[in-house]
Amino acid sequence: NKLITEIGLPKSIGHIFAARNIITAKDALSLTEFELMELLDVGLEQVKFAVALISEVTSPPYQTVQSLLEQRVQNEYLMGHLPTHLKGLDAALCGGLPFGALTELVGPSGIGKTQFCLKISLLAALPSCYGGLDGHVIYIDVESKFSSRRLIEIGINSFPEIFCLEGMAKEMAGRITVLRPGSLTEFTESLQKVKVSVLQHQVKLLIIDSMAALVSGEYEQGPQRQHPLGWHISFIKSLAEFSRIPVLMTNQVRSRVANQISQYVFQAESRELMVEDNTEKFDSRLVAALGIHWAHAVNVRLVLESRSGQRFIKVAKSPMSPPLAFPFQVTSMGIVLLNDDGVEMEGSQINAIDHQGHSDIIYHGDER
Ligand SMILES: Nc1ncnc2c1ncn2[C@@H]1O[C@H](COP(=O)(O)OP(=O)(O)OP(=O)(O)O)[C@@H](O)[C@H]1O
Repeated sequence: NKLITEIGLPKSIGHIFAARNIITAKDALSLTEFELMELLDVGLEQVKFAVALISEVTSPPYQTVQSLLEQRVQNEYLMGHLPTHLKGLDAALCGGLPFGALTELVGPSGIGKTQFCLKISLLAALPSCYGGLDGHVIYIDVESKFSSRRLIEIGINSFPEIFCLEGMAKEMAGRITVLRPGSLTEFTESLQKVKVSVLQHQVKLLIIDSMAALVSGEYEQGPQRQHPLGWHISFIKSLAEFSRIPVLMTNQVRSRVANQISQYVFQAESRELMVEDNTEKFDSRLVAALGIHWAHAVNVRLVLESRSGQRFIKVAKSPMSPPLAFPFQVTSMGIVLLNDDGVEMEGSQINAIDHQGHSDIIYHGDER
């Protein structure tokens, strides 16, 4: 969409383009040389000269594979990972959330997914001397759960030396752009804008909280149900890969029972507060709300769950980590691990999503 007037063509040719309503480089390059000759009523030599200049100005210069590889290594500050500052988890993930890959947080409502996202967005915004990425963050907040007050609270308690400096809290919060798409269509539009911002600005992290909520009202029953997000998954994956930024997305849970496909826990109907007295009556047959297509697309899956009143974060899918579970708490500092060693999980335990025995967790299903 570069304007022909900005290309630097000799005025005599530039004026002919303007007179024939060829305004942008795209207008000119969409026509063949002969079509241009006919339309502009000029000779082939002049057209060839103009097309060559327009192409040169609008196309990025070529790069060799070697220079692309060198750039990639250079960009991969912190060895290509954004540390979560949760020591045990960072060790298990070989440094933190991987650049150029999708990391998913899945768990029941109220377990702490948004708290995790808030802390991570602060970490990406922090100056590099404090272990951050010194960058901008795009936070797609589908359910209006983002709280700037809570963000500042986590910042002040986790990084008092930075947040007590005058103007720092404002600067850090100013680096986080929150988008609130109200529908899948708006989300699609937001993603297109995100792509441009990621390429133009210093965006170092993309967060989507939550992917599942986007399709809660639009999910169809039956085998076609994964389709609504198919395009988005591919788009986000290629965006992560191309820009080499970490992408963090949350996913919710639903009942495992096959014919209860519409009973996603985030749906408003039959909401019930789970109280400690009857927690044992609930079983833990929960699965991630977005289906198998989605599960294959993510590179790292972290399951947040609650068992007997204790919350755990589990490394359920990772190219290099063992299947570890870390007990955690949500405090004024955000998510804090209770021990950094983790417990190794056996068999399918690592993929199970438990929701037993925590009074803070709201369960919206009707499996009683
Ligand atoms: N200031 C705070 N201090 C301590 N704990 C807090 C604080 N604020 C929130 N929490 C904890 O965080 C939990 C909510 O977590 P969060 O909002 O991240 O849930 P979620 O997993 O994103 O849920 P949903 O799927 O509904 O969005 C609460 O249950 C509470 O335990």
